[in-house]
Amino acid sequence: MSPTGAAAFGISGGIGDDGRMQLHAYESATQWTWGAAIAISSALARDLEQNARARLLLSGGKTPGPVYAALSKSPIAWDRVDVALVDERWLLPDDPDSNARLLRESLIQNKAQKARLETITRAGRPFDEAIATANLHARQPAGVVVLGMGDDGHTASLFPGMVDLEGALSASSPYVGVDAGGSPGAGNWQRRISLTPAGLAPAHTRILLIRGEKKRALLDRLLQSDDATEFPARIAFTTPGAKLHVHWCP
Ligand SMILES: O=C(O)[C@H](O)[C@@H](O)[C@H](O)[C@H](O)COP(=O)(O)O
Repeated sequence: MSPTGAAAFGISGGIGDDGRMQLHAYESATQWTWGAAIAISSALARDLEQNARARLLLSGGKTPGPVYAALSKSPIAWDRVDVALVDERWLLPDDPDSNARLLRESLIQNKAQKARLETITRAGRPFDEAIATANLHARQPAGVVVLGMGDDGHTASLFPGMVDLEGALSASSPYVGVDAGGSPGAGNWQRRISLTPAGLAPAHTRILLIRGEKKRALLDRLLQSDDATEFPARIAFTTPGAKLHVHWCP
């Protein structure tokens, strides 16, 4: 089923389709979970019909876990899927707060155990090398990218007010190392590695997973301007390329 098929799950309209963005609004968390999981697996299945391998980039945070768990049950050729991260905190991949650990525990289960999970950090790997490795892997651009959005309007590890945000937004490399010190949204994890708009641009499928009235109102606010230095999550729809599909539920 395509994302538009989410209607079958009770899509409730809203901002709709402005050319750069389409909103899929569900009535319940269960519908949202399965609607988003089906949208991701359909995009991967289409990729796998045309290519030997498919590449999927996923975000961390508290929101997407149930979607990843549902996606892990999808009957696609997971042995031909490379799963990598939109961003990572400067933590080892088995740290409970790392995004790699989230993916291992939510997605790399059930049928998706056969997928190849690529981590950015590794024991003994220095920061610069971790960035270089992420950029090396990104030579194979991702077809499907799943983004999140923080309450402060960040996406990936691009935080409002962080040091050299403009440098990260205009970088020509797919990944950059960032210092998010001073941005409350970054929590305890200041050093991070993040996807950039250049890394997002090649994807043919762009998905944003958000929940709650607060984020819906923030999304409305984001759509009023293109200034990504104010709200970096605007890169999700201002970066030239694929239309953004926002999957939302209360
Ligand atoms: O490492 C991270 O923090 C994430 O990849 C991040 O970009 C996430 O997508 C947003 O912070 C939304 O997080 P919540 O879902 O917890 O609001």
